[in-house]
Amino acid sequence: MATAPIIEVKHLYKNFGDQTALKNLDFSIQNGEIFGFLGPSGAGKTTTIKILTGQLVANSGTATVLGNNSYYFKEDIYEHIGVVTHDSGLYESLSAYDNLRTFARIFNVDKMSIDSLLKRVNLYNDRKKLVKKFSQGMKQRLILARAILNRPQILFLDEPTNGIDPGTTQKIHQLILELKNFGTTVFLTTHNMNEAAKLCDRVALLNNGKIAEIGSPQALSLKYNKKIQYKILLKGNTVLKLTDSDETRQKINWWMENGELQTIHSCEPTLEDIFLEVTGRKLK
Ligand SMILES: Nc1ncnc2c1ncn2[C@@H]1O[C@H](COP(=O)(O)OP(=O)(O)OP(=O)(O)O)[C@@H](O)[C@H]1O
Repeated sequence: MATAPIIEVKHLYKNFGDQTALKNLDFSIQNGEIFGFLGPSGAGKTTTIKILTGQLVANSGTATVLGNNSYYFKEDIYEHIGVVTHDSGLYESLSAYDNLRTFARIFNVDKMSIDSLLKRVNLYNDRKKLVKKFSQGMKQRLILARAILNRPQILFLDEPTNGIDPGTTQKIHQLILELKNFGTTVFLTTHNMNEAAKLCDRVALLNNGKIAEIGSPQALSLKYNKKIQYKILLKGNTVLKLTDSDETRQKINWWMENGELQTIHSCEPTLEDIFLEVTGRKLK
């Protein structure tokens, strides 16, 4: 039996003055999915998150989250959703622990959970440090910890790893996948196609406020895999990327017969390639 979507967006439009930021968005997200909203700067990702979390009102259309129209959200919806955006205010003059303690009081979460959460985001040893002395990556992990303190059903993450070093990015990815395993639905915006391909069950490719494509990264890759390409490593470490043709196959046979071929892989298009093909523009 099909279950009702946890997020449902229908015919959503948003204008800022005479500029249309979102043009007829339509999508739905099932419980437990990691859904990626992929698009270059200005595509409308943050605007969508703000409407879905009740921070901004659409001009027309509806956004329904956990069965509630976001236009009419009541305060108690925030017990069930966590939001990580660029302007998630932390108390700079408080320690990491005290920041979480403040929010734990609001959400009635016990102290034990704070310690275990600080360990999960690798900030336990720095828990007594003032947030103003934190690096950007540490702050980002603390914001994430705060957003999941009350075990939300849905987590909205607006570019959670933008400007973050690779080590911290990996930790954040692990945490997102752990949350999925516990049943959390994740709405993630990013312009990082590797992040989307690694984490997301489905992605929507957003361009100029419109969804250009939607589907699982694998399904999109198959759909746009028109030209078969091979990545070839020859003796002497020469790397070649060749498109399938009679000539390519003859070359491959020759290299194989003459012991020149080290490795050969077929390459599917990346989300970056697909975005370029669908929209004619690059993701960044
Ligand atoms: N408060 C605002 N007033 C006027 N225009 C706005 C406002 N907020 C967003 N816009 C415009 O709406 C469009 C979509 O912006 P949005 O911030 O949603 O894009 P984005 O995909 O999140 O970009 P980025 O990756 O840079 O954060 C942009 O053209 C932006 O300039």
